[in-house]
Amino acid sequence: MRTKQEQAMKTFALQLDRVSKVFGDFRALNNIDLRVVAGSIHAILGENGAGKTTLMNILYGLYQPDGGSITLNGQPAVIPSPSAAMEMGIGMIHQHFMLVDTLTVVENVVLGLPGQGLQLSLAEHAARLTELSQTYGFDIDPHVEIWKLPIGMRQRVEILKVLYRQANIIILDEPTSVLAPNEVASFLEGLKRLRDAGKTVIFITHKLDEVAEVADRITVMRLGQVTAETEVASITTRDMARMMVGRDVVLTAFEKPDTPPGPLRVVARNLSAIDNRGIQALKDVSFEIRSGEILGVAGVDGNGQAELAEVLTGMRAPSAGSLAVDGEDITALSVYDRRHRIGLSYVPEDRHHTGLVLDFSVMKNAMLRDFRVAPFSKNGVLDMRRAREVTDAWVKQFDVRLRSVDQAVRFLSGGNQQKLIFAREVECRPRVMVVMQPCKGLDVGAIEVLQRAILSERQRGTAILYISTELEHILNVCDRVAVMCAGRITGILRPQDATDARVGALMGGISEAESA
Ligand SMILES: Nc1ncnc2c1ncn2[C@@H]1O[C@H](COP(=O)(O)OP(=O)(O)OP(=O)(O)O)[C@@H](O)[C@H]1O
Repeated sequence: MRTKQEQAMKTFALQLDRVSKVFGDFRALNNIDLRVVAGSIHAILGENGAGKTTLMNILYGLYQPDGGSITLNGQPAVIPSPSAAMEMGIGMIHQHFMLVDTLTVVENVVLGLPGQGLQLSLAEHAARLTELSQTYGFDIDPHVEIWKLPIGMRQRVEILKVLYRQANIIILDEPTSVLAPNEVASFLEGLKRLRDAGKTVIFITHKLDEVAEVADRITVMRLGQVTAETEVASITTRDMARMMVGRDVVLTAFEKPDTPPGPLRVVARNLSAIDNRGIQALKDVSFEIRSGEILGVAGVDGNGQAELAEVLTGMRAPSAGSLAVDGEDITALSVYDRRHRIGLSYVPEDRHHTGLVLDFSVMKNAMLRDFRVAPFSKNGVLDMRRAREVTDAWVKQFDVRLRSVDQAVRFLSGGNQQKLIFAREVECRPRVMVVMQPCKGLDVGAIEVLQRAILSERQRGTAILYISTELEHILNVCDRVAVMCAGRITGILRPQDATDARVGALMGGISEAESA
């Protein structure tokens, strides 16, 4: 006969009691209590650096707690490793993909499968995978190599990998941050199907609308502690934002100062480019950006936006077309000259590969743009005292949560890494800025800070290309919105004309004459 307490615990797929985690002298998690009801969708909310990923890494056996206990399906549990977590029915999808680029989808899914998984042929696995993919509304060819897939599709492969291992508790760390709006809707439907099938979903996200749509309960974390736990049905997204950051947050479009447009700064004419697969990814793209203007680029991920950013920054040579800044043809100019002579700065989508050197300190990463010039050097000699002052100031201004500027950037939370890149690229006072998915992984408070900084750059006269799959973020700040589909710009709209129907049609490839 079970006690009442045992009966109650049975309904929780997961229970954490007073779980703590310390890194050196820093307490990342402080006595966390968490109850996750079996067969529910439970969202974890919190500011950048609140400890959400650390907590999930403990559940997945990547970190060991320094205190507290874990109860899994009513039984005390110790989770020594990710493979042990998988055996206990816990699957995790990380913010950064863990796929082997040169292998196919099915090879990636099969990789590391325990025991009986190896008894099936690859073709049999592929057939099962196709079926699973269809069940959850994904559209994945199991035989395609990972490097050929756009980021959104790679994310789906990660999700399939966990589903294929039949995890009962599925932890998702910002799973929709790279998906296009139409993909998000079907993904969220997939989550509901998982819940309906009795699985337990733990879901970290900064997207409050998603929480409102699918989650049953939320736990809010701040500075390593749980500050609230509640039913989602009883609160609004505005309440959620306030619970997370402790103040009211602007979630809608900003008031833009009504400054007249400056002179033409960026002129792109008939740009075309070939992608890594040898396919034409950019087709005859033309646009202009004035000084003090923000041109948004909307579109489903993988429609040439990455190649456009690379062509503008000099990382990819165009196969045709030209690019000029302030009347100077820069089509053949090196990345270095674009950055230093032209004053072009870049916030890349992939912060780990292009934006940061993960094992360098925060201060060295801040200096990366050009350590040979002021404020980091004086008369050709590094000025470390000044570098420290400047980095400290940026950290303060952009609220980068860290222990010390000497800390390796690898150990900053994802959102705080992003804030650091943004600070470095905006504080050099560029003439042209290319920002790609700048709000990816940022909490609502940080998004507000970053978008205000973009608007003050506009005010200063910078020409800004703002590429994002988040139409709402684009509309919050941009003066005009270009929509891309299959490598082309299918239309350029004023924000007030960018209705869902018009943007949706343009994203689907139905061109219209430029209306702005
Ligand atoms: N291995 C580590 N060593 C040192 N500090 C760490 C380590 N991992 C995380 N931290 C620190 O713990 C804190 C919590 O980080 P965590 O990644 O859990 O935050 P988060 O809530 O997931 O943030 P985000 O929303 O930005 O992803 C941060 O201050 C981070 O710098």
